[in-house]
Amino acid sequence: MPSHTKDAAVAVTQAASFQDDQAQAPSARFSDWLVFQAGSDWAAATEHEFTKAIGDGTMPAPAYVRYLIEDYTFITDLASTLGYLVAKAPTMRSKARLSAFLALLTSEENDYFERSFAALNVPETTYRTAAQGPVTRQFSNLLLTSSGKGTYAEGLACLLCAEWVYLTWGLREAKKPRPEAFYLAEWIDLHAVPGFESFVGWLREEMDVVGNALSEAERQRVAQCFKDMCALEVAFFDAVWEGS
Ligand SMILES: Cc1ncc(CN)c(N)n1
Repeated sequence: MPSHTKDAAVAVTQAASFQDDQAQAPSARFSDWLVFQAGSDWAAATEHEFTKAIGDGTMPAPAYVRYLIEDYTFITDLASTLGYLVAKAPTMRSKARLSAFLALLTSEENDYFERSFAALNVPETTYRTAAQGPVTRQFSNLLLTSSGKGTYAEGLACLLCAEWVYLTWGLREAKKPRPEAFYLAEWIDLHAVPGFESFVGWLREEMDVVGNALSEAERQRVAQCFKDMCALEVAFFDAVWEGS
């Protein structure tokens, strides 16, 4: 087994190509290779202080308000990204998985945001008209460009990174007793329920299949999308946590 599949989070050296990985271990997964290529940003995103404060219930309300306002604009762009991916997905099964997630994002998750804004006294005009901060703008640019103008594989890599980071911290924080504030407790549950775990499992399988069929040059482009998303997840948490 290549060493990075044992501990992708602490990888410090540049991996060889995915082809080299497969030569060493035919069962090597393209999705694991993407995590390895993201280097230290993977652990920085999944273990960010902000995510631990959600689970500990120590989240300051102003930081969470900043987060929700920015994240509402992010998930709006994520919904558009899913639209592009549904259009580009090669099979009915893939289109069905992606559109089911799009339906969840625009119903259950949208409802979560609206109830949380109400509880935190954020007026509707504020969150509906909020201008994106610089990090969220970069996120949008990457998401919409890679899924809209790029290939299915590039857009899928962005979506996989975003959802896998959230599943990773969500499952960890779900082991703690839930915080009292419903908006913290529900945000953990949304990212730790079996349905979400199954969706991220499917995204990984899809990425593995698609990645296996790519040329080495295309794999490098996909790895760059995944890595850039990972770095932006860290910058996003930093910005809302520090209020910068
Ligand atoms: C920035 C960000 N990344 C990922 C997710 C999980 N959908 C999210 N809500 N926000």
